[in-house]
Amino acid sequence: MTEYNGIVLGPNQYGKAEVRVVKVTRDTDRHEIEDLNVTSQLRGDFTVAHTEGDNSPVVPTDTQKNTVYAFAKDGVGSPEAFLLRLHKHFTSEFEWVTGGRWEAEQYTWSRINDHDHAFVRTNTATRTAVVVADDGGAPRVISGLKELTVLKTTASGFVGYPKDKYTTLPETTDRILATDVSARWRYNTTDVDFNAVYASVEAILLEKFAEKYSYALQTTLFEMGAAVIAAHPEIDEIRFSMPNKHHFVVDLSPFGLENPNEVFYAADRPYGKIEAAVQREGADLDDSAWAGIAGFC
Ligand SMILES: O=c1[nH]c(=O)c2[nH]c(=O)[nH]c2[nH]1
Repeated sequence: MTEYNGIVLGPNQYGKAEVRVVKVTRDTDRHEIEDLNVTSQLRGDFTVAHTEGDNSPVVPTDTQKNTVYAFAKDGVGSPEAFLLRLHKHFTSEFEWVTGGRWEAEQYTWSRINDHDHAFVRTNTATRTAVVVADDGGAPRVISGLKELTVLKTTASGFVGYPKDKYTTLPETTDRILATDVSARWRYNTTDVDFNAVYASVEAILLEKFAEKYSYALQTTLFEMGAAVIAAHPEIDEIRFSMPNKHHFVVDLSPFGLENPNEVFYAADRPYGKIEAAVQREGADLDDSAWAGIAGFC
């Protein structure tokens, strides 16, 4: 093989991305559906595969995909529990696999008129989950959601900002506030009823968005995050990325019409991009589990 003097392999991981798996539980006539997109990547000592052409440590990505399908046979339960199961399997089955990164999205299906086996893809948030482990250490879990599209028609304003010669934005105490919430929260334990906490976090985010007057999307973001941290001792940090989806009042005066915040132009771009983490003071906020999660600061 080629000699690579003074050049070494850095961090690496590999596996099968976006394994689309749908599990139907059909023990009774009332079927259940779990619909996921799973990525499995292994970490450990794979040096010889990169430097020697020796595949002896390389658990094929095809095998990782098959494992996802085989495990789905037992049911998914929650995306977090499913990923933790994959972590446990790969790190115990192959001694040189000392960690990895497992990721899932879960799509929401609701029953059509409470039907036993007909479903509609509901347009609420997509659920996300990531499990990360390194060097034989304990797995860490980051859960989340994306595309939770919310809007309020008033009780939102934006005033008091600095003005310079480029400022044209008028101050307002009555505007539309609209965003697609992307949020990820990190658990400080794996001993969690993941489905129950997910439902609670989503409900808190919606309630806080609706409840309070918004001085800026930044204020609303912080209130949403603080409420999650306050309600859930098992969560030390929640990160957000939210577009401020501007709605501009259309000038109807050329048509002799008034427009007191009734008719809007919904711009799709540019949009404000507001990102922040809300953290429990004094908590151990190990950052490494967040690596690879795109789109958050
Ligand atoms: O909620 C807002 N935050 C901003 O930072 C901002 N900037 C802006 O032009 N409009 C808004 N609205």
